[in-house]
Amino acid sequence: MSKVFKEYTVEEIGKHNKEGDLWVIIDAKVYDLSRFASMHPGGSSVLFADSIAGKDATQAFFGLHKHEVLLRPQYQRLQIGTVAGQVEKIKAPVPGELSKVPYAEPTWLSKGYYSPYYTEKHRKFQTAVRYFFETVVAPESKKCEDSGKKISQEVVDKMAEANIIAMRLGPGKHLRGRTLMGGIVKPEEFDYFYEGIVHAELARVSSRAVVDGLLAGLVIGLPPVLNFGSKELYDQVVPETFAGKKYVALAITEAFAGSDVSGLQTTAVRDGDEWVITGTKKWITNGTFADYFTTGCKTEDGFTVILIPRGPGVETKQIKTAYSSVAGTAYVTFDKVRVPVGYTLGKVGMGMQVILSNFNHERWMVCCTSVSTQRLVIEECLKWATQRIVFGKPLTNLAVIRSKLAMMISRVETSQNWLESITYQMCNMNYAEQSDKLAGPIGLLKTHISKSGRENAEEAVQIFGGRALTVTGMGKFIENFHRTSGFDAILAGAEDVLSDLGVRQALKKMPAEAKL
Ligand code: HEM
Repeated sequence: MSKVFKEYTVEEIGKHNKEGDLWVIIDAKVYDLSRFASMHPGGSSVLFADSIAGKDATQAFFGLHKHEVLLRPQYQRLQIGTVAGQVEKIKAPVPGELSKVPYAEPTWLSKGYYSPYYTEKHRKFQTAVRYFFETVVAPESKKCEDSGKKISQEVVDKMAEANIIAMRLGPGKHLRGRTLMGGIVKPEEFDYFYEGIVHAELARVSSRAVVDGLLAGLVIGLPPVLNFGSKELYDQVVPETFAGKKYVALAITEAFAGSDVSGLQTTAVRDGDEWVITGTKKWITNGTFADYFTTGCKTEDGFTVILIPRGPGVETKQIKTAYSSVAGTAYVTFDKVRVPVGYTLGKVGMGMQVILSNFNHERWMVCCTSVSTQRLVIEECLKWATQRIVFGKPLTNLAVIRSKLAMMISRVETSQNWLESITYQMCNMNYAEQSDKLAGPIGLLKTHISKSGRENAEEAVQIFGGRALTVTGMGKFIENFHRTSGFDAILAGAEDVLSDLGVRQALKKMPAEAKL
């Protein structure tokens, strides 16, 4: 039940304006800061200023704090009343609700706009997914970003229960018999637009590191088991991973070779019914806590992918990266690890096919999360630029700020529209058609989106100024995005490699008769 507060007149509040007796008004609410003043992180003197003590400090407050500060329980307790004749204007976000800030939502979710792709059912699904992420994942996500610890088993269990882990792998047989978000969508109806919603909503409540920490390793490491593993292996590994009880990491890259898969040095040698595997892997997402490693190995006949369970000879060490260690980025060593040959994924020597089969989906997934985060950047910038007063006027009064916002919005809207168009193609093409026709466009799209992300990060830093350089306070989201936006440009394929792939794929299809 919400508390009933006493009403005070502005005159009465004005009398409480000194040390030991200090009230302020923020958005029609009265706060008693008498005891808090000496603990205030911004210092006590600022609170005793003539324009603040006993006065309406709403504008000053929102120029210096995020609204979420007032929603923290320890600060909510400072409220003692409301102001007679005034009505609160700034509302706390309601879980599951859409943002009313322009461009904070894609057009398909914006009132009065239309979409050729999404149905009412997608909308219903999106509401449920957003509610889930905002209520279950968001609090944990903030905690883990700061602590660098793995996401708790409790949250993973809830994700498994709603089948979110399975849905992140996209449409397919693996969804059969599963109840998706309480049955809103049937497994056979689940298309890439539904999957894209899951990625976008995950990114709204998670930093770049948390997006990866929430089992991104499984999302890219399990498909080779689904598509190339034996039935026995599938039956053993898939149920326990979708249930959130076991974790998977994709272990391809090495200090010796990244994009150049042929330069890998991890070697698997046959010894009877077992592989003996020795080598190292670097930058392995979720590697610190993975139970299985989908590993690229050099074998006598070329390159082979083998699922290695954590066991004797497997060691993982945390690598410190620019983002939070919640992602569990690891250096992995395999020292004469013995694995049954039944753990081979695909044919011996055909590992390239296994690895390539998943690239388009992984890159498309990065596009979904990145565009969603970039929308949040716009939302933060629009809010900040309207609430920050400089030279007596909001920041938005400056043409240079509006010009930056124009560029940011244009980048996000072009990215979104291209992404939706490619998603539509994915929904209508079979696997072979996707490989043939979409590898190039997805490579170019990812490059466009990650470049846009870094450009948007730079613009946002200029809009937020010094606040975008601190990990707490008003600009903390922008600081995090600016520091981590480069991850989208490298993970799942470096920008330069992918843009080149896009053009090479197009060149392959240049008709001989095409002449100027
Ligand atoms: C209910 C009232 C208030 C609470 C609970 C509160 C709380 C906080 C907190 C938690 C911070 C740390 C930064 C952050 O987390 O955003 C902070 C910083 C600050 N606060 Fe307050 N504050 C209140 C009112 C005010 C008012 C009325 C002023 C007016 C001048 C003010 C001025 C500042 C300043 C100057 C900083 C430092 C900002 C920075 O480092 O950029 N605060 N406050």
